[in-house]
Amino acid sequence: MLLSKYFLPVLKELPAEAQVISHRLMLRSGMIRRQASGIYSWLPLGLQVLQNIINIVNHNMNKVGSLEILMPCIQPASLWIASGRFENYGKEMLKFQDRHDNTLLFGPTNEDMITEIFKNNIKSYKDLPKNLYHIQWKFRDEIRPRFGVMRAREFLMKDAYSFDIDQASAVQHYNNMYLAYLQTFRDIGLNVIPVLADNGPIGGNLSHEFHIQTENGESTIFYDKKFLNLINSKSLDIEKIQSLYAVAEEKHDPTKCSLAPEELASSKSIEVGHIFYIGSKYSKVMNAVVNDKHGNLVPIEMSSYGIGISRLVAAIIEASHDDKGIIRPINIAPFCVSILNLNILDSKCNELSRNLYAQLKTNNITVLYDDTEERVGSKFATHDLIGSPYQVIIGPKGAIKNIVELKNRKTGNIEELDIEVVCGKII
Ligand SMILES: Nc1ncnc2c1ncn2[C@@H]1O[C@H](COS(=O)(=O)NC(=O)[C@@H](N)CS)[C@@H](O)[C@H]1O
Repeated sequence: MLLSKYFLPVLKELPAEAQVISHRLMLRSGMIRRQASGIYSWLPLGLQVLQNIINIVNHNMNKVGSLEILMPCIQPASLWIASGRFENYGKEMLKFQDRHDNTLLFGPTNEDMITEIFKNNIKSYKDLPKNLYHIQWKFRDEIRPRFGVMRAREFLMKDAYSFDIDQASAVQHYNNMYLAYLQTFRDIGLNVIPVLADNGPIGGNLSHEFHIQTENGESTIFYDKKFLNLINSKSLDIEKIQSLYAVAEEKHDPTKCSLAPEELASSKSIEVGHIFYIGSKYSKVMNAVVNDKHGNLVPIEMSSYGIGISRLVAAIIEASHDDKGIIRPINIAPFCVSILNLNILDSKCNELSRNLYAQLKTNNITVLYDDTEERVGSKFATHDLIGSPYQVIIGPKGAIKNIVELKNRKTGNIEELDIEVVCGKII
């Protein structure tokens, strides 16, 4: 992408309304713009990160056998009346009337809808297990939206739903998804800590939240210090992981925690995913039953699994930034490489920049070529801010000797290289 043809409205000054670093950096780097309280537009740089996260989530959902569907944002109130949640979901639900005075709502979640889809289309245990997911915008009228897209009112969620014939297979399914979540966050480049949590209004009696540790997190988690090397080990042993103490704040009871003070860690954190074993809460009340192998009608066993896709964009920045800006994990970076042509009036700089740009694109490396007439200092600031994992800096002095600088954004390490070897260093 040529920066002269892109849309990257970088801000020089600090946006006043932003209280946390991820919100500040997402505004300054031209990733999002606020349209109303808790409601944002995603500009090209931000949307590309969202898409890269979606690609990783899709890959891992499909790998664990979850099939993608797409349910609507707008839901009929009748569904939520049938599940008994319409009245008690609370003020977070945005309800409205259509022109025929039907009551509709902007879906905050989809258990009721997916249960109806299942109920109307699957009748036999032979069709189980099933796992369906979608990635769709949700609306929750948060009383205090804050921290940019971290706690928004309109936000993007991946929500998956599994269906099994009995509790034993449902818990096995739940554990498969638990592992798929650990792998998903690892592919994104995040170390998450899964903690036992409350099911809350979703329902059920088993639930884990997936947290990343950051000083700006709204949550607090408590866990056994042994957890950290376990969770970062190559092979993920679910029994061992789930046997260690790791709980969300509402579940932490110091009187019941058997860990010695020096064994217990706690930290501020951000919840980026939440999974729930629900059981038959929805299938019973909505009569979603199947014939079991004895020909009896049984309510199916369900679980639901959420990932905050848009929240993740901010959470990753909270976990990976420095005083110059964002440090992108390579798997979700909108551009792997930024080419900084320091003098667009110098023919040698232009020649090397254009050739490298073409070579990187031929090798399917995402690249942003800064071909603007911005001053050198401004180019350095912009590309440190947007956080491409690599910068190739091409200045007149080096260019006449075919020498350029390759900078690693994460380490800050800069090495002088012949232009011929740069592409090989990045692939
Ligand atoms: N207001 C919000 N803004 C941004 N992300 C949010 C917001 N509320 C929740 N999320 C994200 O969405 C994830 C799932 O939300 S949830 O309420 O925990 N779970 C559900 O709604 C279930 N239906 C999962 S299928 C959360 O872990 C969090 O990462």
